[in-house]
Amino acid sequence: MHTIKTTTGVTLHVRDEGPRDGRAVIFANSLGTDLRVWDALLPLLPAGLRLVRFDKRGHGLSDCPPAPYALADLTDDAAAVCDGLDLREVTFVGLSIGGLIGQALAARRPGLLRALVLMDTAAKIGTAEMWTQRIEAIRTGGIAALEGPIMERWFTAPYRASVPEFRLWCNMLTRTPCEGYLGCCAAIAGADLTESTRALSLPVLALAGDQDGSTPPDLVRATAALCGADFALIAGAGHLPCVEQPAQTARKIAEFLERT
Ligand SMILES: O=C(O)CCC(=O)CC(=O)O
Repeated sequence: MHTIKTTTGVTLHVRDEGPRDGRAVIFANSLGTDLRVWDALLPLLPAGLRLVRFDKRGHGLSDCPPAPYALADLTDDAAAVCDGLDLREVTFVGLSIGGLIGQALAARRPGLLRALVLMDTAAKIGTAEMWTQRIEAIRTGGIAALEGPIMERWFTAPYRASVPEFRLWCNMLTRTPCEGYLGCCAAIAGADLTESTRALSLPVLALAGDQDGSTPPDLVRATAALCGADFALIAGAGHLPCVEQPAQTARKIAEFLERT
C-alpha cells in the first residue's frame, strides 16, 4: 500500500505491484468503485508488468475533498501518481470515468503515455442534464436510492441473479462517500473530450461489455472511431468487464500490450 500526495494536498491510495523495471501499466477505476475493481483482472495479465492502480479522489481510501471536481483535477491526480512513482512510457487503462482521465492525460502529457486502453468509456458520457438529475437524486435520497438501476447498467442479469459477489459490488457503490461520488458526477458532466481525443496519436484499444447500460457499445465504438482505435466487444459483460469477464478482458489487453 502506497500513498501519493498531490500538489494540492490530496492524499491518494496507490498499489504498485510487479517488478519496478517492468513495463508500467496504470489502472483508473470507474464511478462508485475503488481499485479492487481490478482484483480479478490483474493476476490474468502477462508476468513481468509493473501494475499500478489508485483510488481516484473521493473513492476507496483516497482523500475526499468537497465536491465538485473537474476532470482537470482528476487528471492532475493521475499525473501525480505517474510522476510520484517515476513511471515512464505508461500504458493507461481507464474504466469509464477512468477512461476520461486517460484521454485527458494522453492529450495533456503525450510524452508520458505509450498506449491507452479505453474500457467502457467515451469522449463524452451522458448529458449535463442527466448528470444534474443524478446529482439532485443523490442529494435527496443518497446513493442507495439509485442502487437498483445502477446495478442493471453495471452487470448482466445472470451475474446479478447468481453470483454471490454481486452483493459486494452493491456495498462498494453505496459505501462510496456521497461527496466523492457527486464530485466525480460533476467532473463527468463537464467533460467533452471529442476534439482532444480526435487529435490523439498514440495506440488506443477500446473495449466494451456487450451489455453495458452505462456506456453502450455504440458509444464506445464512436469514441474508438474518433482516434482510430481498435475496438472489441467483451461478450457477457455489462459496464465492468474486468469484474464480470476478467479472462476475456485480460486476453484483449495482453494482445494489445504485445503489439504496442
Ligand atoms: O462508471 C462511470 O465512471 C460513469 C458512467 C456511469 O454513469 C456509471 C453508472 O451507470 O452509474
